[in-house]
Amino acid sequence: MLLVEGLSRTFGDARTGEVHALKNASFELAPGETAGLLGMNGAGKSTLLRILATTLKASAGTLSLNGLEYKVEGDEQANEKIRHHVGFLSGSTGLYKRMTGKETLEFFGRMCSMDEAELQAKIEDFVTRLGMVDFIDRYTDKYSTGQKQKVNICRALIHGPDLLILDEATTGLDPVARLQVTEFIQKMRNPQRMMMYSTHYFDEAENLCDKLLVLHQGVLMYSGTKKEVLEQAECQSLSELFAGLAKS
Ligand SMILES: Nc1ncnc2c1ncn2[C@@H]1O[C@H](COP(=O)(O)OP(=O)(O)OP(=O)(O)O)[C@@H](O)[C@H]1O
Repeated sequence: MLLVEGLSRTFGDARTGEVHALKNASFELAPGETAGLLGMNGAGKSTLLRILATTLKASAGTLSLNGLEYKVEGDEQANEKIRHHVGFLSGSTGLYKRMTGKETLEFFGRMCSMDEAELQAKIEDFVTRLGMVDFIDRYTDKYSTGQKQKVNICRALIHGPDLLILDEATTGLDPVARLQVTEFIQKMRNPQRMMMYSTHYFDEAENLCDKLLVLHQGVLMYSGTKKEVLEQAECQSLSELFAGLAKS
């Protein structure tokens, strides 16, 4: 279970003084659930996801993942424990150029102290499922955007995290790669795993996610199933909902 209560984050800004990127966000995610995080540019999606991944400190609030408490004030040991159960992929995740895709996955699996036989079996399974046979043994600096993203997703999943956080995982992919990646993510669902999936593509949010979280100007405006969100917003479609937000 992921419990988020009153999470906020304020950044100092030289020009405006302060940016309230996230304001008092609260929500829950049950085991097996996938939540789609929607919001316009600058809405606060990455800020929320980075806090969940413990790579960014919150200014206030609490979160717990399967009973493990996140310490806002920065208790590294406590946050490190959570990190072991989280997989995080952001749009800007980089790869080591002088490693092959396979070496990259081996490196991260070994960092998580995975059993070697289990690691190799998992890599083989991922390579087959995501169609990576042709490039997995090449250096990653020769990869296309789609090839890089496939390795990045596998890297986030290699240790079998309870919470998988995907921040714009399919941005920049061609339609075929996008479909392959979303189908793979769908298959990676299991009754224990929770997923947070931020995207600008409504079709992905609708097809992959059990519930939606709509952030606007740092505020979690709507949350629930798509039907519930549309009812709360009194809209017929997500396009209509966002057209309304864009005007506010
Ligand atoms: N390190 C920072 N310093 C100052 N302001 C920041 C910082 N990081 C984010 N912000 C601001 O916080 C707000 C939320 O940014 P965030 O990146 O979370 O939005 P987002 O919803 O992920 O946007 P996008 O869809 O464009 O990726 C924005 O106004 C952004 O400029």
